[in-house]
Amino acid sequence: MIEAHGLARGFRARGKTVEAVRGVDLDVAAGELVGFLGPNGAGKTTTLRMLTTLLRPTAGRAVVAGKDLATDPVGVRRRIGYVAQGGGTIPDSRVLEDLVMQGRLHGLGKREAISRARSVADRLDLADLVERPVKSLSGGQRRRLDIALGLVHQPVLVFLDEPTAALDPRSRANVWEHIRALRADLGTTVFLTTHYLDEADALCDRVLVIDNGTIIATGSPAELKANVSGDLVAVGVPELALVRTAEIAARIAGQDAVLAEGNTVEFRVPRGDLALPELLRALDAASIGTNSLRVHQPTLDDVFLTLTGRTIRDAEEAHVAA
Ligand SMILES: Nc1ncnc2c1ncn2[C@@H]1O[C@H](COP(=O)(O)OP(=O)(O)OP(=O)(O)O)[C@@H](O)[C@H]1O
Repeated sequence: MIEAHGLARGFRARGKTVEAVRGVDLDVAAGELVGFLGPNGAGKTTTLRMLTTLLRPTAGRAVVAGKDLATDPVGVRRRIGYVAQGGGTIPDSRVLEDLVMQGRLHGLGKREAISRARSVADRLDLADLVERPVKSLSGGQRRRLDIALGLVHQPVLVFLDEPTAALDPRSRANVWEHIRALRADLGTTVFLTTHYLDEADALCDRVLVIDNGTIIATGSPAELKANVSGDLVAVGVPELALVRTAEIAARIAGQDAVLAEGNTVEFRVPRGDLALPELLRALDAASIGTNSLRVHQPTLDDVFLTLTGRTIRDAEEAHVAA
């Protein structure tokens, strides 16, 4: 559904060139729900704007929804939906009016546009709000309208740029439900950008992690977490038993570093739940009693930290300061 090779884009700003995207390869299959995860300024929106024909790549090529980006941008536009950050609704119009107008912009006849508008409003839980002025909608309702606007022409592939930015947790969960339903009911391929780790984790089949304009990892959230970080096991023991415990832990953890400090020994293993029985048996055999035992399963932030040496939040703060 998306096949991109070496997509790149630079911008001239204040006499300098910013390489926003530096050679991105993408391969998204039909029906996938893929998340493009990275800190602010990583190059997510720029990539999305290239894939949706709004921005010309400086280098690279892509086939999107079966059409070549460079030679058939109109063909690409017909087949895709794009929901930008901030959305494209007109505040003084009414919800239905807005949806109908969008359908008309896509070349639908009046009756067809009204029928599609009603059906997409229904799908996004906006049926009771169709006569409301857009400006009276809450943040979550407004985001659902933005998504509905991107779906009126029934695209096979929809791009969502930060679909839940600035929403409260309940509205975010609600938007997630609608995105899941899109794929489940209609088979729509969804490609979304996010800098929310929990969003990528909860929603996406596959995550592409982007930093500084380059994709640094790809896989399902579970694969990324298992391959990159592993589980962190922390065992609390009497201080006198610390060295012995660290030796036992080193046998279980293999090559990985074991940290022994104060009353706690920490080490990483691919699966904490599988390592625990072995650890407990070995400690028991050495007559070492445990005071506490904790297994921390990695988050996508641990993945980002392992790959880049900084958290997503640190990367965003550095970007703002630059
Ligand atoms: N029109 C432009 N002119 C100059 N620089 C730009 C332009 N658009 C983007 N950039 C720069 O390119 C880099 C990537 O920006 P982009 O908006 O793609 O990041 P992003 O990952 O989408 O961030 P966010 O999460 O904040 O939307 C940033 O350093 C940004 O400042």
